[in-house]
Amino acid sequence: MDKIRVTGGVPLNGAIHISGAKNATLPLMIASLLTSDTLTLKNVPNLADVANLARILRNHGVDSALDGKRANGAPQQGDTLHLTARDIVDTTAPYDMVRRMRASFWVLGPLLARCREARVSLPGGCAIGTRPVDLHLEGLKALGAQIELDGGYVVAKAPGGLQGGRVTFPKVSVGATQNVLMAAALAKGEVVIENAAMEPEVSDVATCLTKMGARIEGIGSSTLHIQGVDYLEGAVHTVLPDRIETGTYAMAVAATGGEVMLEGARADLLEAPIGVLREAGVEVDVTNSGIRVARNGAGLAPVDVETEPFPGFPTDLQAQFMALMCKADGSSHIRETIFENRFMHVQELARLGAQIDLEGDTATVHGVKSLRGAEVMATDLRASVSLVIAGLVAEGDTEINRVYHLDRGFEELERKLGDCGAQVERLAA
Ligand SMILES: CC(=O)N[C@H]1[C@@H](OP(=O)(O)OP(=O)(O)OC[C@H]2O[C@@H](n3ccc(=O)[nH]c3=O)[C@H](O)[C@@H]2O)O[C@H](CO)[C@@H](O)[C@@H]1O
Ligand SMILES: C=C(OP(=O)(O)O)C(=O)O
Repeated sequence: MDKIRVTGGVPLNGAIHISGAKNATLPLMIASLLTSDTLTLKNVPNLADVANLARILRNHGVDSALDGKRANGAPQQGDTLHLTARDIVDTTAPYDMVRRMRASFWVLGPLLARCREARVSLPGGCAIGTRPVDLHLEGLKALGAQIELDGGYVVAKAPGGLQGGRVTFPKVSVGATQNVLMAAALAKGEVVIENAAMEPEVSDVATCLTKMGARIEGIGSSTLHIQGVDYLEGAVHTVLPDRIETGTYAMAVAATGGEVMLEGARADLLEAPIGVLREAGVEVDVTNSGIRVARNGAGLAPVDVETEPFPGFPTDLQAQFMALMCKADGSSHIRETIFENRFMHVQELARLGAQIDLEGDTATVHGVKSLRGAEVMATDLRASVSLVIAGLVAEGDTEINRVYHLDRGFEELERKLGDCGAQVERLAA
């Protein structure tokens, strides 16, 4: 298995182009199941999750074709992906495919809407909590689906097609909102989703669905009204920039010092993290071309943070922020309210000399003068990149094992950081 070696102590200076968002690309790819026409997605990142989902969709009958230099083997940012599900040839999503990635479970709603049946394995994804799927299932049941669990599979049927209905989520769920929204686009009648997730990736999917002919009102709000239509058409849609990648590099620059332009980043997707970085004493300027992040000489103030659904501080930036706070001048409290087991990076950061006390859902991070490089293990996607950030500020070498987690969600991480002067090297197994 590949490792990444980070040699710390170098400030970051330069520019980083922000890729298309993984967590929008995946459901957008799945939306291709809803039409027999071609759905064209632009600004698609080159990630293991994207390749893996293309394989899963192929199994259902979705042809995918990649435009651009990468189609000829050379890497290029922002590929164009054409997805065509002329006929659905298989309505089963098998365990061996779905276990690798949480988002692949979102095929359930679209398959059910188009084929009136689906058999989808219970999902995998980052091991950050129990991550049940009850909200997805209850939502689809409210649209008339009959659902059973059989040998680790969700078996869903809607012999007369999905119907209108009201779905009131007891808790905000990004995935359940996307799953039910895609299914609702082809239901008979009106579907109302209350307490919908307002994450920008949900709005991106809703916007793409409207381009395909769906009738959706309330995009960006917590109540979505969907008038089901008989069929959806193809469309061309550009994936929005990755706010988690943006926040990650912003925190890396804040940690190492220096000045980096995050090209193509959108500040409106990151108001809470930008506010927190400014409170910590980091310069963040929003320009027409992106976000400029700088810290030159100033210390880092400790800031308390609580993760929340959008527009609050995202759980997907919690680990990276913790790595940053390890270098703050004082103690900060970080409370994780979304996932019950998303602190696995704590013990790995401790190997580098971080001082973090964990009690229940709150970590108290005591800033230290310096971190020292060590061998560490990536435990999940965002935890892995928090170790990269810590490695960038640590003295000496940090070797990160199990980098396949990083490859799921960060496009060309070594090159992007390397272009800004960081010493980050992949060691092939
Ligand atoms: C591929 C993708 O987009 N992944 C993101 C998505 O994951 P995902 O969509 O899986 O996360 P959810 O928003 O569904 O999870 C939020 C909370 O709801 C709970 N829950 C969820 C569904 C359900 O049926 N029952 C239930 O109890 C979860 O365990 C969690 O405690 O949103 C998370 C929260 O912003 C992010 O961390 C993930 O990066
Ligand atoms: C948790 C994440 O991914 P997944 O939901 O696919 O596990 C993530 O993107 O941070």
